[in-house]
Amino acid sequence: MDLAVDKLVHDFGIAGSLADGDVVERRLSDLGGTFADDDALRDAAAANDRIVYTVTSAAGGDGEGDLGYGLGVLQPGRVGDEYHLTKGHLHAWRPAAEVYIGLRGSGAMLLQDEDGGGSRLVPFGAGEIVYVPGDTAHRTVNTGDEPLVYLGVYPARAGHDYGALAESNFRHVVLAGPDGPVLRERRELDEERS
Ligand SMILES: O=P(O)(O)OC[C@H]1O[C@H](O)[C@H](O)[C@@H](O)[C@@H]1O
Repeated sequence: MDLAVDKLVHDFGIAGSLADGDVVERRLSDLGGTFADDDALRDAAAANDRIVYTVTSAAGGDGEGDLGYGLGVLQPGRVGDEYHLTKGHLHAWRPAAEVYIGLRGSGAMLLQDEDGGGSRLVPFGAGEIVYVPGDTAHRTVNTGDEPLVYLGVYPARAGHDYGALAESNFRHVVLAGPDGPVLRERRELDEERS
């Protein structure tokens, strides 16, 4: 078993078929264009190119009725005022929904409808379940101070489409405010910075 997966299984008590899953590791330097403050990202990555999250995934098969599932471990931290987050994606097969099951930690899911671009910030942490409907871009945010660990379950044929959001990114940004997380419009933040 891969050492990183071994550690996940050990630290988070997850056993079974994920132990042989594929591991994707995303560091700060892999997340250019994801955080709102490019300068803060560049400085943070230069100082310490830390792991922001890992995803260990497995597929039950590649047939029409099969499911895929992945264990995400999103580390706590910030880039500037913005909480650690996942890249976020739409499913390549747009009708695919996904169920997120929170195992440890605390945070939120940022959901954005592909049609119309409406956004919702849904609390997501240990013991909480979020249903992400089809045609919805989704990103996970760790607003706490421990790893946010979760399981995502989706149709095996869902796939990831990162390109659709590559240019515009999500319309909203989750920042640390004086009294907790604050949802801000990216356009407003960009205007304030320029
Ligand atoms: O792929 P990202 O947008 O970076 O999100 C990270 C991961 O989150 C969940 O675990 C999903 O089930 C994965 O399919 C996804 O890859």
